Amino acid sequence: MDTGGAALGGRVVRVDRGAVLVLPGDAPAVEEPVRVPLHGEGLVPLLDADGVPGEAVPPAVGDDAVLGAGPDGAPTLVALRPRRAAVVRDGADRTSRAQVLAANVDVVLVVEHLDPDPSPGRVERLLTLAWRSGATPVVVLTKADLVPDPEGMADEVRALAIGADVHAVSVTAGTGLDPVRALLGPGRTLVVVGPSGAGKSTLVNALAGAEVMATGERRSDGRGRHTTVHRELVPLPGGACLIDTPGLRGVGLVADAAALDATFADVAELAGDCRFADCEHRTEPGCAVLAAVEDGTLPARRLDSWRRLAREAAYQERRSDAALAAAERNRVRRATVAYHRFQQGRPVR
Ligand SMILES: Nc1nc2c(ncn2[C@@H]2O[C@H](COP(=O)(O)OP(=O)(O)OP(=O)(O)O)[C@@H](O)[C@H]2O)c(=O)[nH]1
Ligand SMILES: [Zn+2]
Repeated sequence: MDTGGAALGGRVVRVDRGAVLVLPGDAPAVEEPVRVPLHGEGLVPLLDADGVPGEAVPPAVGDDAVLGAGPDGAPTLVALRPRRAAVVRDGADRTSRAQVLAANVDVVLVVEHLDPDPSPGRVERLLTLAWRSGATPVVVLTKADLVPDPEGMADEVRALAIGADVHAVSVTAGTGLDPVRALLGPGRTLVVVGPSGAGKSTLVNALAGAEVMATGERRSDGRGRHTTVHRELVPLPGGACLIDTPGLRGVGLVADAAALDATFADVAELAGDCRFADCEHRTEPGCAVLAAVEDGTLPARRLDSWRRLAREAAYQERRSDAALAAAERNRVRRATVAYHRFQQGRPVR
């Protein structure tokens, strides 16, 4: 496609209203990000695998941007390259569409504290978000220095984080970080998700080897000590990138059946033995899931958690179906109006 002369590429490190910050691709660790204004509704065509522009979408942190030069030589955002994996959340806006919070992610670090006690339900929820993204989930349990038996607690989390690696770490004591560092290969992008206070920024700073994120401690002194523009995507010296966005802190998740089945692989496997293919594991006869709860092989908490997330996923699906149906009705109505105007010889708008 025509990118207006010299086509440049770059990584979106931050999205603001009306503009994005893009790091030019050549030397992301040393270059300063450039501010690229967005126009109109701020939508940019997403290229397909063949480089053909498709649907126009809002850019997200982590996007691979194709930059062009405007008439005045200023950079413009021409298109976004195909996204290989994306962390999405339930769109709170009127369109009810999933909102991309981080694009082109390889690993989702699900960060949860060991002190206070980790919340199994929250870990399951964030794992579902991670599986849904298409990236590899890894659980990082922080503040290991504050509990007597971090490995025992990590084992409990391993039992519910099926298919994901679980690491107990302490940034304060500098323990357990090696397996997390090993995930930082050149060209890899990691995103951290987790509750406020879990130690995400502290972890990002430790992995970056520099204070790239303001932590709870620094903020509590009440003074902003930022000297550089805050980036949500941080390029690390070794060539990996870390994403830590405020939007990822309180996540309204978008689940789907496949992501739920990945998080709850144990429930999904049992469900294969239920008498009815559409068994909801409530009161149905011949339900293998209820039988497993009954005989103690499946924790009742686990089934409750599955139910809660499955209900949420179904609700979101109905909501986004309704939004799509409304958009389609609108489209048909506009087309009909245009057709009548055309017949009456009036200008079509
Ligand atoms: N003892 C101990 N404290 C830690 C550790 N990691 C982080 N903390 C503390 O936990 C608090 C919260 O850490 P942050 O890194 O700001 O947490 P966050 O997840 O980024 O929090 P938000 O910015 O609110 O989302 C700070 O006071 C940290 O110093 C650790 O390994 N051990
Ligand atoms: Zn069943």
